[in-house]
Amino acid sequence: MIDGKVGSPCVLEIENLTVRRGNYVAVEQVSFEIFSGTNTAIVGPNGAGKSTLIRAALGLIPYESGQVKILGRSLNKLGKRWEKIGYIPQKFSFDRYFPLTVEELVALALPKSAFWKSRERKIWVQQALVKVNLENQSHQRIGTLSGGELKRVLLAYCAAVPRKLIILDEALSEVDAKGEVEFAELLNKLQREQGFAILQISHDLDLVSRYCDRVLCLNRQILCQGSPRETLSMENIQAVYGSTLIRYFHSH
Ligand SMILES: Nc1ncnc2c1ncn2[C@@H]1O[C@H](COP(=O)(O)OP(=O)(O)OP(=O)(O)O)[C@@H](O)[C@H]1O
Repeated sequence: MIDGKVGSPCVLEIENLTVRRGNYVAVEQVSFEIFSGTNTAIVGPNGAGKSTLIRAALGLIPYESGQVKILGRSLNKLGKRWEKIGYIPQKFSFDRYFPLTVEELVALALPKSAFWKSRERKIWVQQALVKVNLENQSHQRIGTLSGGELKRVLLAYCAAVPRKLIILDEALSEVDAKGEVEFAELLNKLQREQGFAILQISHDLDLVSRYCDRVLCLNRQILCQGSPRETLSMENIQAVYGSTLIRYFHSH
């Protein structure tokens, strides 16, 4: 155990993970653990291997060596426990004219055995949309939503069923500053209500300081990790991002 909430179960365990993209080693010998109820950010410059790391952790791309365990099991033995994991990708691309409504998308998260037209199913979906302040847009086509609204629909999809871990890959790219704060508040509120762990990639160090309890600074390898106060020092930021970001910090 590296750190985390004393006594809380480990929901994700990564040990010595190395991931290659083509000939390039994008992630090298990375180890960390995520504990129930914690909110961890992965920060690092463009190309640092952040998305590669979480895609490999989710089994979406292969890894070269190391070990990944989710809820104490290796990925190929997770079975129905995959339903306990939520994922919001960096980009959610689809044909804007695809005739799928907000409530139909969220309903896809529900157990397959439940009957779509059933009253319970409708109520369940509506409750999930209330949680993200989108209850009045349930019949709207997803292609007509703003970037921020779409991210909130994906959050409703994740929170519609009980999860142990929600992984977000730059969920707030393409969202304006107001939408970012609104989303961070909603995510935080849902976490307090439902107790899931969060692992999120973020470029917003201010939001990371405000909402996360742990930070992993990644640039192919983990350069440092700990609380935001410990990790987001000028010295560490300079080591992780280089001097450009330091100039930005000094001018704000
Ligand atoms: N499919 C691929 N084929 C070859 N190289 C890839 C592929 N995907 C990613 N890479 C390379 O792997 C490295 C890590 O990319 P990755 O997308 O994981 O970084 P990131 O930290 O998430 O960056 P960003 O902050 O820009 O999203 C980069 O150098 C990238 O060019």
